[in-house]
Amino acid sequence: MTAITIDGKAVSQKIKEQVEERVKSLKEQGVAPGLAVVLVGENSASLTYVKNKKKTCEALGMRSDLHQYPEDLSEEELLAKIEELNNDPEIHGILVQLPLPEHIDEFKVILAIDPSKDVDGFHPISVGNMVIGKEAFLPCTPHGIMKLLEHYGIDPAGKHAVVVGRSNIVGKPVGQLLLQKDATVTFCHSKTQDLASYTRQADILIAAIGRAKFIGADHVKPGAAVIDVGMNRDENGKLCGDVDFAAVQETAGYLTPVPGGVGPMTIAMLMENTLHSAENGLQKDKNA
Ligand SMILES: Nc1nc(=O)c2c([nH]1)NC[C@@H]1CN(c3ccc(C(=O)N[C@@H](CCC(=O)O)C(=O)O)cc3)C=[N+]21
Repeated sequence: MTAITIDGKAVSQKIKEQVEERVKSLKEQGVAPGLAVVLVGENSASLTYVKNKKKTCEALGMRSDLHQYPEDLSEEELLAKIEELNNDPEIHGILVQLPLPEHIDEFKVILAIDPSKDVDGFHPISVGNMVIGKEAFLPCTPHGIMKLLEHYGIDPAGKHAVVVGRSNIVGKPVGQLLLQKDATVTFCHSKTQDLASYTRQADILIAAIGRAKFIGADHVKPGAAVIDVGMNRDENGKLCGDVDFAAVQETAGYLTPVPGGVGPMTIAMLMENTLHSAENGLQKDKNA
């Protein structure tokens, strides 16, 4: 049996089409959704992602401003820029591309973003609301993963979901969202002993490790849904995930490719969050 390939590109395309429609209707009501992306430093991967976000925004009729700064930008200057964007009524979403240079305190920067413009869902207010199940901007990658599962009819209820990786931007939040959908969730990480003994129990396996082709067929239960969040380069410099696709394809029931799986969903959910933010703003203006 060969796994069904989960087509993130196709699903993200559908979501983007819906966003485009809603952007049109919002513009007819006099609101043009706007995203500000802040990039500090010359990280070439970051620059690629950021340009991709800008291109997608524009394709959907949204405004996107890229604020690019040299590596030596001070923390104070960055915080001042965020304050300016917080107060800009034309900007509905603020994304500060991570990682930031070492001399800048990432947490301080995230705290400075107005939670009503936190389209990354990284602010502690957003995280808190998400965990208690209140309305919040959901972090884009975890939210994109949930949309993929939903689209393929994979219901987490009662299933064992195993998350490998515990970052604040992927592992922890995707575990929370799976829990909200009634999965039984296990978190694994670099200190987990006998990792395969856990992953082999997973009906839904989320690989967010950051090591090329780390998850092999011996980690996977036959028929499992395997979601690959990795963005690595293999020995030939080619983009690849945390899952050994060719090997796991023979065992899994569903599998996301890299590229074309979770990555495009991340961008689509960012677009949706930005649109939502603009719609929320309009609603507030109407009620004022
Ligand atoms: N504040 C912040 N928010 C983020 O959302 C954020 C961030 N910082 N820092 C870096 C990571 C990484 N990330 C990706 C988004 C899209 C693709 C993507 O579209 N990938 C394509 C391939 C892209 C390629 O070919 O290089 C795919 O998987 O098909 C990948 C990675 C967002 N991130």
